[in-house]
Amino acid sequence: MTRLSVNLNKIAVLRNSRGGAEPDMLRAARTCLDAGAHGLTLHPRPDARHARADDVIALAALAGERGVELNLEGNPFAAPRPGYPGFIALCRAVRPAQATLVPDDDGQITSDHGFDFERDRDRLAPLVAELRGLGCRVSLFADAGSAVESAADAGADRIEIYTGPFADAHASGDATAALAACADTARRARAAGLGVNAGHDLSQSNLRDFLAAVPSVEEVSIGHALVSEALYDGLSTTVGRYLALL
Ligand SMILES: CC(=O)[C@@H](O)[C@H](O)COP(=O)(O)O
Ligand SMILES: NCC(=O)COP(=O)(O)O
Repeated sequence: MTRLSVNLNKIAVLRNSRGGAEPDMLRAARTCLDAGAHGLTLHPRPDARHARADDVIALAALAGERGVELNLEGNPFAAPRPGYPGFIALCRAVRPAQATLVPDDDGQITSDHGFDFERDRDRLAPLVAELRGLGCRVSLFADAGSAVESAADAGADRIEIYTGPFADAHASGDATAALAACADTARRARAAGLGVNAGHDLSQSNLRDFLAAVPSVEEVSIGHALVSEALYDGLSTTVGRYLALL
């Protein structure tokens, strides 16, 4: 069965836009878990524009209380700075069940590519070993078609297929080639002994088609679309509640 890990970055974006405490990321996390979500994901970025280091600590505590997995995502090579101790330091502090390494550049609006495993394997290997030593399962963000065999050589447990290009192709009406590339990458990853996760821009409109073509995905992490869809689903109830107050 594919497990759903809800990415809470977008709740933090909304909260940070006013500088206060609402919407409360932990309340949103509890709501997701009460609804049956299997895990929680957070992707703190060095500029702290959404999830901050204190959010990581708080969410890890909640995940521990609720007995669910925290999937912490980030770039292990990004330099620490005030307010951001670095991805590996955060993993040392909270020991997430899963650490997903993502090669984001500074200032990137969102994740838009996976690792070049042939180039990055040797510098990833010691980090993967350290994270596994902390008890984390380690997943590496991977483009469909990339050299995932080298991700296995770096010691990773899983890859996360970057599904942004698939989502774009799906939205434009023909995802055949993108799906074939994802399915082939998943097959090669499994043959190399890796588990397969997937994420980025997955949504209610494309998830079924993705999982039908790429079976046995162990986990999908979904945030942007899920939070957007939750707004649509919740708005009429909420407007009704305000009208009842008038
Ligand atoms: C690795 C990945 O695809 C997600 O973590 C996604 O990048 C979410 O990050 P943002 O919420 O910052 O867009
Ligand atoms: N790893 C992908 C993730 O956590 C969520 O990505 P998105 O759904 O916000 O695009």
